[in-house]
Amino acid sequence: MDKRGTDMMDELLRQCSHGIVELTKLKDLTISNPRNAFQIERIDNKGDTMPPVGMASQQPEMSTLVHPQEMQRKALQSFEDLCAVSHPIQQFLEEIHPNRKDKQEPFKPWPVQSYVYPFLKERQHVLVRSPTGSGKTIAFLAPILDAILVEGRDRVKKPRALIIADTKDLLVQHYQNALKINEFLDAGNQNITIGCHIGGVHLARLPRYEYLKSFQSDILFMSPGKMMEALQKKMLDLSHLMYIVFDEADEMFHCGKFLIELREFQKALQECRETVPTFAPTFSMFSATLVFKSPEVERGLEVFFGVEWPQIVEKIGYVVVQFPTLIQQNVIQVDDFPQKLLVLEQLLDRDLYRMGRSREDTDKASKTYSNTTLVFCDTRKQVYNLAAWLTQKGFYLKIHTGRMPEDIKRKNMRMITDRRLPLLISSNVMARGLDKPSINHVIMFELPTQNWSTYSHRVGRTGRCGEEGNCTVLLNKNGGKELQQAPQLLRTLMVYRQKIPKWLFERFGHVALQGIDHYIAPQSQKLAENLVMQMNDPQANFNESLISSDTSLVFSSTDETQHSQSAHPYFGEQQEMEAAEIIRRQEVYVESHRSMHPNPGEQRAMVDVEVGRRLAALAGSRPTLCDGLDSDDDDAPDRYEDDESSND
Ligand SMILES: Nc1ncnc2c1ncn2[C@@H]1O[C@H](COP(=O)(O)OP(=O)(O)OP(=O)(O)O)[C@@H](O)[C@H]1O
Repeated sequence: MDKRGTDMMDELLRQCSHGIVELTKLKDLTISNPRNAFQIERIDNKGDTMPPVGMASQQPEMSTLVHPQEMQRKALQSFEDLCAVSHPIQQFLEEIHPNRKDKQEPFKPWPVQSYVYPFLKERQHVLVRSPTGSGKTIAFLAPILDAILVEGRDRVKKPRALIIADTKDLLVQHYQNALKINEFLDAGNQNITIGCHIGGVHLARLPRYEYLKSFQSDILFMSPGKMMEALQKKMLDLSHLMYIVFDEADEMFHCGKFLIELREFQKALQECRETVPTFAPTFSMFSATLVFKSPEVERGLEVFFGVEWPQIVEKIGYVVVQFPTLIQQNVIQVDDFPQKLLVLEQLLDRDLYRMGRSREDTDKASKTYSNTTLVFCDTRKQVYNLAAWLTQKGFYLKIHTGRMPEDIKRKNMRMITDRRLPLLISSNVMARGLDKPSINHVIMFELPTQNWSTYSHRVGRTGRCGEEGNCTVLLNKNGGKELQQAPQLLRTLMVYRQKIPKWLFERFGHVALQGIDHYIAPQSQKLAENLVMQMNDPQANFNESLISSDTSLVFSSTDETQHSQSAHPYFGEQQEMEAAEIIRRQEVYVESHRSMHPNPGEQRAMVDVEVGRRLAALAGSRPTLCDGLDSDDDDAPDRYEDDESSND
């Protein structure tokens, strides 16, 4: 297949796998930009060849879709060539990656950083799609810091850059990264100030003066909800804004509530424009799954730019970067929900073989290096259900959902960073942006059912910073809602050049390849066939062994209904809050008794048993529900975070 064909196929499959492009419209799409402004450049030391068939892309492979002005620009050799804040960025990277392989070598800018910098430096609007873990945070922070330094920060005490994302954890992570870079800058007395406003965090406890002062920060990280609140209370002055960054923009644009907020934001910007004629902040959007031509993105941009949109659309820049990944994705087929639980238990035992299940074991093992396994469920309720079940089985774990108290979420994040947490059960709220190199295995207990792009983001929580990672999907072959995602799963495996289980291809191949443009259809078919995993493959054998006849041993003694009662305890809204409170109190209890207890490991183990007992009791107080919890209206996938709590 020629280079153009490969790129085109990637693009089409990517768009199909995000479920955004209607298949009938595929023919209208061409790989070159619709406005003919962009071309493809492939920087690739393997010529036109595809990655080894049936394997994760092991070789570095990058291709970029860039503005013609940037065609000559290659990935730069050093941060000094790129930006003025090179030294602080270098120091920052050295501090957060102390264990990198070649310590003598300075860090080099990654492609997205090289390509995005000129756009933002020249104050040109830009939309960026670059894979998970490819360094998008520095790609927007470096030009922003440079621009603020050039402008000089002493003249105004008003935000110059607003960075908006809808996940609190992600905002806090960005904020902490920016603070760290700024510490190194501060050593040179540059005095850039950085603020963060999200619902329900410690900022609420700041004295009012400090709180107001944080709105004067040069760089402000905010959730959309907090931004609206600040605008309504007239605390946020946008008149000196130079940059507006929407991180994980596609996720926000999917949400109707965000479009309303965007309209309000646009009005506030328009007012600034009327009073300050030179006011023209640069707009950028970043995500690993940003599909430029998608209706959501186009609608969002139209709302954001209002009447100016027709002129701006001609000038906007697009950057697409592909980046090598070492994440291996496996799909395990199970017959039913009990078998899914069994396979999960076996996978976890394999992951924890060095540590054991309990907290006591973990405490003993924590002196040695440990990784974290991240299990994704699609809904908060399923997170609690699974946590209750696994806790009863003796696993030491933490849970992470959008509604959990912020202090506990922060603590979870710290524990993962410090490699003190072996297992985290999370909803989609952990799917985007979080950068924890210790996560070496992502298990999808359930596939995302609402927005398929979540799949790629979940996968991207592992394999960070050039590390290898593993992702395992547990797919119930008789399951209802999640099985509908199987064709998209197959297409995504093709995009990532992953092994495709034979059964998946036989059952869903025709649907997955249906409607693909006739130009690439034969190649797609061939690619898919090449990726199909042969049964003598060691991975296939391993997967088979996980669902061996042991299932009957475990489940035969239990009546199916009885088992399902303990396996799927059901949490209503009220119980969910109670469960969060039980866990929170136990955390507080453990913290307050930490120094007093002679044997902390034993005490913690007791507390875990207690949490499990209480969660199970809570679950038992309601009727049971079936796999997938499809029938409950309350069960919306956990993604957009409510900003219900206020800071002031
Ligand atoms: N030039 C570089 N050299 C080495 N490491 C880097 C470089 N740039 C960024 N990193 C590191 O790579 C990791 C991933 O970066 P970052 O979180 O910005 O990725 P991302 O593209 O935003 O991913 P996601 O889409 O998942 O949010 C971070 O730990 C970051 O410190």
